[in-house]
Amino acid sequence: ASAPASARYDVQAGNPLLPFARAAGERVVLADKVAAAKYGTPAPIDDPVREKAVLDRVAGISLEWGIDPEASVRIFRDQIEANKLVQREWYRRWDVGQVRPPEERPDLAELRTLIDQLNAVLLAEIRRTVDDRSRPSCVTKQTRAYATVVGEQRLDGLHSMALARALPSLCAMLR
Ligand SMILES: C=C(O[C@@H]1C=C(C(=O)O)C=C[C@H]1O)C(=O)O
Repeated sequence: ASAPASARYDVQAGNPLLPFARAAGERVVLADKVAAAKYGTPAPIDDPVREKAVLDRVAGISLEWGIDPEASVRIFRDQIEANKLVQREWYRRWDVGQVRPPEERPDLAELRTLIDQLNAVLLAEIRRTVDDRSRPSCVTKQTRAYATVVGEQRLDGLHSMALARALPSLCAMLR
């Protein structure tokens, strides 16, 4: 089976970190809906049980694949922190009445299914980019990927800040 045309294009365009950055961008955007799903319910922004399940899976699959589980877990911790940063900012805006809370409450379980799908993409990209991420040139590639995704996904201040929080751990020399 060949990769989808878009994936092949990304690699040929010379930035191997772009697919990871795109999925990370989608993940911080999903945090808006996660916040809406939890706001006004007993579900906390921080859910250590769910986080542990995500990180345990990441570590287990990394071991199976023969890639450094600690590196994978560190990268995923940053995805989680980035997500919570977005959730906290929505809570703040809704609490102070800066914006009206959403009338529809999305289903958290469905959102977690979507997050799991993005997690799978992110982990596959971590494996695919092992060599790229260990080089000093990773930093430039990561910065370019960041700028590309901010543009492509038209990320606002909140989400571009969150994406910035999500990406640094990708490069070995920034960890
Ligand atoms: C996204 C959620 O909120 C938080 C962020 C998580 C993540 O980014 O994977 C996991 C658990 C929560 O601490 C969630 O509860 O699913």
